[in-house]
Amino acid sequence: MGTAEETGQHLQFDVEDTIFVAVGTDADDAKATLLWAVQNFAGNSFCLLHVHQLTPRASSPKNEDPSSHTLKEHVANAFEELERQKSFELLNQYVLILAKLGVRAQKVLIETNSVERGIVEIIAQYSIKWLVMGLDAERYNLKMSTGLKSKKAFFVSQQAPLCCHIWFVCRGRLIYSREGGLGRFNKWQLQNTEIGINHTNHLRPESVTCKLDLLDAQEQENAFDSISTFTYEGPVDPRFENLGTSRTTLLLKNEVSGLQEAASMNVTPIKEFEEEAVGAEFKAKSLESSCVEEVKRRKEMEEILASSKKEVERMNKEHDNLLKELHRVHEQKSLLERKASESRCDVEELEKKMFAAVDLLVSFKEKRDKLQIEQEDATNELRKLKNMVERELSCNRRAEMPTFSFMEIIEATRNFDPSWKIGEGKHGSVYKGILRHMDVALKMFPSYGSHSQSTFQYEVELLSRVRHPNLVSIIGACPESRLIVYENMKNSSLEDHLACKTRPLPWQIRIRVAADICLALIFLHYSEPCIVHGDIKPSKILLDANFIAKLGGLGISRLIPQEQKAFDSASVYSLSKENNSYIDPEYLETGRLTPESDVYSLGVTLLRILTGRAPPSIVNDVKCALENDQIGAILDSSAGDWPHDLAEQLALVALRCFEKEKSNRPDLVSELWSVLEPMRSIASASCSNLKKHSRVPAHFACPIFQEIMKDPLIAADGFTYEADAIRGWFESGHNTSPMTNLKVEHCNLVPNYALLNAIQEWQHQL
Ligand SMILES: Nc1ncnc2c1ncn2[C@@H]1O[C@H](COP(=O)(O)OP(=O)(O)OP(=O)(O)O)[C@@H](O)[C@H]1O
Repeated sequence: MGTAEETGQHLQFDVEDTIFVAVGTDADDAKATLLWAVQNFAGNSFCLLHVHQLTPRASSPKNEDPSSHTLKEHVANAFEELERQKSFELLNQYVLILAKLGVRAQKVLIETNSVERGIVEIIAQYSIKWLVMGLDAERYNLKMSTGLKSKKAFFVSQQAPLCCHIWFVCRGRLIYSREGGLGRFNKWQLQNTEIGINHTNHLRPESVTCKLDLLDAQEQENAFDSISTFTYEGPVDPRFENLGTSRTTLLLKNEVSGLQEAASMNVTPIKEFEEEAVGAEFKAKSLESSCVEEVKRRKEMEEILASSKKEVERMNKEHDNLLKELHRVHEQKSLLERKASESRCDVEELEKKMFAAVDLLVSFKEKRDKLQIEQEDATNELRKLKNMVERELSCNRRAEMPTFSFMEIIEATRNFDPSWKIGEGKHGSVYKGILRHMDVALKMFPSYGSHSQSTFQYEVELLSRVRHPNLVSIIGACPESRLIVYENMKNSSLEDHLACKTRPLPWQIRIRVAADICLALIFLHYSEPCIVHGDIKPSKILLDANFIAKLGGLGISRLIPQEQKAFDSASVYSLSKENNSYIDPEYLETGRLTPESDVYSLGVTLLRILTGRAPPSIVNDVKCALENDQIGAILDSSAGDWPHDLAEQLALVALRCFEKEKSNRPDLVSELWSVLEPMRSIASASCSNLKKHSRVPAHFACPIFQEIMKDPLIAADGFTYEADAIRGWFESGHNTSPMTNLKVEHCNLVPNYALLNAIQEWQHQL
């Protein structure tokens, strides 16, 4: 920093009494600050302090060889010098102006990089006690400003030695004052609220006039002109208030001239006192008005503050409410989101269920359609069967069932010759006999019980009307001896063959027997009403002279009195476990007989036909064999060489007959017959071995007449019948198969020349 001393300046007066005024280069600010200082500290020595701020440069030090300076540095130095000159001249002008006002002033010019630091350092260096510092007018709103906004001023107020009292002035108004340690001026109490400072006697503006009288009139005029060039807009002494700059100057002029006059007239001290009193009164009034003004302003400010406070409180409340609302909205949002995701899950679940339901519905519809078709077919079939039965009944009524006298029975059986006994059932013995030139079998039923002769006869008549090629026919009855006359089945029962009481049956005949029994059951189950046999087992399957299988024992239960049935049940179920094995367990449990019960019994019979083994272990044996692919090991070898595939297929369908769930058991027509029918053809084709076991090949006999055919015709059901028999069947109104009871597509008949040739060839060989 270049100090006053360094620049050749020396302070000529005592620092204790010198008011330092720091002025900048802005003329307006400087003038306002000087006027303030002169007004408030008149009579004191002044020292104008100007800090010239050097432009910061990265260039080399000053004492460096000028020849090495670049052109830029030269130019910068030249401008720097120019600025310095300007500052110096400005400072001189300020001093000159003060001098014209009669104010003694010196000047100090300091060069440094920082204005504020320069001021602080000069204060410290000279132990300056009093400093007036001008502030940048643009930063301060004169009505409102109370603190320091200038960085420089703030720095000086903070860093200047405490011994210095500093007044910070802007546009002639005191913005802030920092009291010094010695406090010579501290005792000056604030009276002028506008400038915030009191005046001592020797500091009054009047004192200025004392100095002014040292100047001649012209100089005074010049000085006033100089002052009049001040564009002072800040507050002034109350006497100058509201007068404007030019009027202030005028008043000042008048006052000075007044004082001059007073001096020249040698006015008495009393007059001076009066004037002072008037001045004081004037001052008091002005202070009072200022005070009122200030109170008013303060009230306004308080009102503004209060309303602002209210506004802030209102806004805070609003803010709190909004926060609460926001919180509520957030909660609602998350709740809605949760509900939305739950709804999405529900929707997905429902969609899945809906699709599943639709699939189910479609499958149900398909099943329903299928069932409807089946129902329609069955209804048609039943209608035809009904018609057929009715026609049969009417025929039979015309030709009533023959009844035989006991004498005839005795004669037919040669008085029940034991050698003519062909079987023994739990209800009685079976004898063969010749009755009215017919080869018959006679079975006697228990005579005790509730059935009267007429009831017995009626029941037998009903049973005799159920006729089918694969049902043992009832020829007549002897009600007085409770005896039924059946056609005689010359080749005994299937049981006898399987139990090897007679010669074993080849597999071909066994397959035919199975197919025949299946046909008999189809006929019974599709009758109207449905007839359930309820006792299917090998002892009830009888073989005629052509090894055609016929189901016997139909309706026996209707002929057995209840008491006897109870006795039989107890004895049979407890004693004959083997026979029980043919009965549907559900029937045994509930006593309710259903068509599926017959299917169960047929299944056991089929396994028996395949293996020859006795139930009940037969079921597990076959299952194990199938699982181990060892079906051949359990087949009845006495039947010859079973075709493996055929045996396996029959075993599989037979095992399905034991399904606990009845609906899972195979359907007689669509499942059992559809398996057995092709097997029957295979067996018929493989009949070369069959000749050994039958005198007449079974397929040579008409299924209706049971005689060797002379004119074999093939019907639409695939069976071959004797021409007269089948024509008679259709002519009597039937449009169903005599073998299956199912509707035939047409009644056309085709001659079976191949069979006719075979029969003729066979007959020729005999
Ligand atoms: N019409 C028939 N022609 C030839 N033999 C027959 C005839 N009816 C029955 N038999 C023979 O008589 C036996 C006994 O038959 P029946 O029907 O009386 O008793 P079951 O069937 O053995 O047993 P259940 O006492 O359970 O009825 C048969 O196994 C069969 O050998």
